[in-house]
Amino acid sequence: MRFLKGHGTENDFVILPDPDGELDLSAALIARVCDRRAGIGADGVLHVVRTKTSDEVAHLADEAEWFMDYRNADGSMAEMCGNGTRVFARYLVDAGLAEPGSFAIATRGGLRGIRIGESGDVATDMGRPRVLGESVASVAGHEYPGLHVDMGNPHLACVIGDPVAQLDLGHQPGFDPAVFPQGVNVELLNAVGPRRAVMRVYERGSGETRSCGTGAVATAVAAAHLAGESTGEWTVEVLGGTLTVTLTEETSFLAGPAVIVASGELAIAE
Ligand SMILES: N[C@@H](CCC[C@H](N)C(=O)O)C(=O)O
Repeated sequence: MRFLKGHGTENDFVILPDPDGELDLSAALIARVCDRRAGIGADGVLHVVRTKTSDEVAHLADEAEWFMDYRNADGSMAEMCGNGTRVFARYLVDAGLAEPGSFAIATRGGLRGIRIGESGDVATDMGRPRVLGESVASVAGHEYPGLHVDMGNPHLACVIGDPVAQLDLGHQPGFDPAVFPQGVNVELLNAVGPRRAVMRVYERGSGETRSCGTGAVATAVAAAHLAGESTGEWTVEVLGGTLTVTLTEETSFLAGPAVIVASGELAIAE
């Protein structure tokens, strides 16, 4: 099985090209591939499939040739992955499967528009964040109120008002399962300046990661909410680098680096 490895602000992915959707990717196989000692190691897998070959998204085939079938490191499926869309697009362009410029890709969360050059940063139109209310995350005995933000996938973005560097994110933060029956990605953020936030994230299905694109947009939404704003450009610092989030009245954009770093043949099989 051919694979590539890429990352966006160190949110890292194994890319599995499978244009005709022939691979049988069980949760166990994905978990082994993502294992950082016994596998390649990654926060998730970007399974690259032609949209028309997948029953889940075939209805989007007229608008997007390629489907990002995203899997978390534990093998679970997710609706969306913001950094994943950017790395996925970089792979498509580098491989000659898409032209630089603008195009859409299909995700379980719907279509996402990409803007990409021959090289350099990649931007994704992430759609309009939906603020669905408030809830509480608990981390190491502390309770943090936050905003429930739907980015296609679920987020709980908590402004903690303290530096995030000292937080212990070694374990799944507590959350209300009645609000998040499918689990949730938890962002803990500190607003450190005008339209600037530092974020750490515990991702559903992957644990703490060094970046999360959907989480960065949720972070900007929560920081903007605190500042009494709803639009503007936000800088979100994550452990793996810096992302730019633009909130408009209609939608949101995520921009930052996305690179392919390796390719090879995977010996792991079911
Ligand atoms: N890292 C991603 C989000 C991946 C999916 C998430 N763990 C979930 O289960 O919803 C991003 O960049 O958005």
